[in-house]
Amino acid sequence: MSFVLPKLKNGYKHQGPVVWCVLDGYGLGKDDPNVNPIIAAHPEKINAIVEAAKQKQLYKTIRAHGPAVGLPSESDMGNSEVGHNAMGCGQIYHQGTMLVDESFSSGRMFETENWKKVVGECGKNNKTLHMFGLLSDGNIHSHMNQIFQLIDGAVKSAVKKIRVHVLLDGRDVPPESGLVYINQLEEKLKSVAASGVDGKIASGGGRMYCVMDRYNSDWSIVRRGWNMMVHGQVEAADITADYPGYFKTATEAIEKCRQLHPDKKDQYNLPFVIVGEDGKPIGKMEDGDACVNWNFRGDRALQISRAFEETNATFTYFDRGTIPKVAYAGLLEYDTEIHVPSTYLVPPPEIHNTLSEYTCANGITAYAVAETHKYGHVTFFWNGNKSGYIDEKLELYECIESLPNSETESHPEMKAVEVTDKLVAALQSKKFQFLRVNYANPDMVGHTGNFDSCVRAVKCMDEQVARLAAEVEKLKGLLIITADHGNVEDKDHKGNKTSHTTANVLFAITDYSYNGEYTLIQDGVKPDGEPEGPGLTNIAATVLNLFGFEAPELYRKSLIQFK
Ligand SMILES: O=C(O)[C@H](O)COP(=O)(O)O
Ligand SMILES: [Mn+2]
Ligand SMILES: [Mn+2]
Repeated sequence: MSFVLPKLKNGYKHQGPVVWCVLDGYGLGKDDPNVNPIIAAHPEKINAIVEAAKQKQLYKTIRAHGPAVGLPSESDMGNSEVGHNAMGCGQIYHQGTMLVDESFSSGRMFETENWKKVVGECGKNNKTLHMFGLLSDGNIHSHMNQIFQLIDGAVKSAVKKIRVHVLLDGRDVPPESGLVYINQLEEKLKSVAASGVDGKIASGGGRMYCVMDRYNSDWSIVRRGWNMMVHGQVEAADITADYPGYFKTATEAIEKCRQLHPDKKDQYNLPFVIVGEDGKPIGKMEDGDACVNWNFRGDRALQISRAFEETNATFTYFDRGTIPKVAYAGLLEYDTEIHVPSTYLVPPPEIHNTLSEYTCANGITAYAVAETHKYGHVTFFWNGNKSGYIDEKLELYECIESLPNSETESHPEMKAVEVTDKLVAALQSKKFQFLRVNYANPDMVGHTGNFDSCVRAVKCMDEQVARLAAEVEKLKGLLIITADHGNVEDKDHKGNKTSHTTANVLFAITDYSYNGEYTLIQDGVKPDGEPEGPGLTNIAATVLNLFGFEAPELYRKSLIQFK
């Protein structure tokens, strides 16, 4: 397949670098400073950019949630994975959660060799099936309905003992909703007891403290989760006279943690291990057991998958102790390039014809930068869930090391200044025609739910955008400001709003060598054959036009109209 594109017939080509700036989680919300930290922060530079773009008809609001990014319905909020997939590939794919649902409803899941090998064998050999993942219906990393269908499938496959290791959410769902999901899960486990299945919660903890690290940011999170799920151990550092770490029920553990640490909330809940009457853990993993990770999204499922699958020759991140021989499967393949995990139950979306493949094939030099928390977003997700370069000769990806998660609320500026420094240096080097950046702040700070921190994050974004715009202007370049989904624009003053939203996002072009050659399609005009109106997937074709190329047929339409 050739990725070489024809040139635009009118001969247009933007001179100077094109910078695509993603303000992660910066949605368009209410015009009310009491509920919208963006309005409260009053970001002058961003507002001025938007105003100027509107004047020139170089501004649009675009969709970043639901079917526009391959999610089942309008009520599905956007997220970084689907948003960056969409921006980076210019097409709409059925995303992981939809593929999993389709696999359940068709029954295909239970016919696969991998299901038989992992769950079927476990049932046949009378071993324990362990299951773990994010316990919520946020539908970003996982969904309760899918967990329940996995349990039903296991029962049909003659599994007689199930041990569930739960990661409390509070990030994609309300901050202290964990017990709602625990109750639902316990009801479900009770219901299968009628089929002679012994199903129990065996351990748990908050997702941001146990298991779900990403981009190698902090392996101690994975280690804590490994010890609690695999060895039935709570680490000594998490045990105090008040918090023993070992409990009779999950509810008791969570309530205890909340009482002692009201600031921690679900996402940071301390680890706990459930013990029986004899005081021993009820769900340690043993040789011959099976283990299914029910998360469908890859970023925060990769490291724990590596812990289950790799030998000591390559796995050097922590001492795993005696590793039980467990048959491990992910719900999806989490990294389609390095093929982790080796066993999975549903094939992931096969994202092809990515924007990077086109830019590289057409000789466009490219640069990507973000801090650790979002590094994989502008590389791995951007390139269709593949790690690594498309063409090392033409591309450079840089990562700025993030502060620990726990410091996001108190340091909402995070590493934004350093990210801009790198980007400015890349611009000044004049080596790159196409530069992309993700600023983590509006999203990561948005997830803390802290209104004042959110306001500071937005102010910081404004300063960085101002710096960036000044540099792009010097080079007569073009700056695109957009976002991958909403988050920071909808908060309250009690910290009760920590999740993403279904908001639309901004799309603003500032072209410092603009001579009125083009505008964006008018409001109310829908790209041909796309009745739902423009979304994140329409940007890729737009950028290819700016570089002077016709966009490929299979892409969603460009938003540019030439005069
Ligand atoms: O993983 C997370 O931090 C949240 O569940 C989703 O946030 P993201 O989609 O912005 O990464
Ligand atoms: Mn995001
Ligand atoms: Mn987020």
